[in-house]
Amino acid sequence: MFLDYDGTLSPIVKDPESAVMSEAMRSAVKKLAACFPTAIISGRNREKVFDFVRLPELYYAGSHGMDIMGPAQGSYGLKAKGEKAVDGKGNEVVLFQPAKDFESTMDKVFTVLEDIVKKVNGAKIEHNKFSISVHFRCVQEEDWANLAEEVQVAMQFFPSLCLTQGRKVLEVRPAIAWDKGKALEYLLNALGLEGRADVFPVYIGDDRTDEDAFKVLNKQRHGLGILVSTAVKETNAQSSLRDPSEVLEFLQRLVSWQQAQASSD
Ligand SMILES: O=P(O)(O)OC[C@H]1O[C@H](O[C@H]2O[C@H](CO)[C@@H](O)[C@H](O)[C@H]2O)[C@H](O)[C@@H](O)[C@@H]1O
Repeated sequence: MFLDYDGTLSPIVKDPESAVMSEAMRSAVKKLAACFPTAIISGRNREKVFDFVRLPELYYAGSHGMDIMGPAQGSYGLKAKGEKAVDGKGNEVVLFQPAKDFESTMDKVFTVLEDIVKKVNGAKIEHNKFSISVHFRCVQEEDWANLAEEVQVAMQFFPSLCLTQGRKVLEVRPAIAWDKGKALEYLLNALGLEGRADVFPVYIGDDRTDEDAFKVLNKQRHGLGILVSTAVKETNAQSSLRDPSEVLEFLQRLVSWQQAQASSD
């Protein structure tokens, strides 16, 4: 199970710092992870998304999949391949960071963008380690174009980075061939689950960056992409849920189904 965070496990709110997950959702994800290997793939800083979710048994991919970490002892009897490291709490983990060489560039671009953001009422900036988010959800609509232009001009001095747009957010990240779809493929492979007939990958997400993961599942012709959206839109997902409350219900039903299967075996 692959889960996006914002807009999927937690509802979209004005302040990114307040996008907490409900206890009901945490409990559902915990039960889900006891049934199926589960990963969170988010645009957020990996440590930030871990602080929101607080379930060490999961695999976490932050910075749109460019910062992947999981428990070294594995979960669900599966151990991921990757570089061994120790997390901030002293636990042994496996780590994979395909954009590691960009750390100092991301710090530099953050400083430049921070100066731009300071001048725009309502704008916010987040350092997500291998990506930077410039939020305009709380910026007056007439100022959106100016903010985007200033960001684009600053980006000309960072040719190794690229700019994308998410839900009322501009995202700056390394221009490398790595995205949430690649992270999904990496995790399936690292956990020894790739190409197995008894494995059915499911990815749930609400934003443009999640489309890369839906595309991978389409290409494999095996698995299910679920878009979280109330609006009708073009997508590479095969199915949809309206909002995080429907995601919660879906996860709870999946757990009940798996438990019923296990008890009937
Ligand atoms: O991949 P995700 O887990 O969906 O992360 C994508 C971005 O999500 C966050 O921003 C979005 O949610 C905020 C809180 O609800 C909202 O205020 C903002 O407008 C949305 O764009 C997060 O703050 C970003 O850093 C992530 O890149």
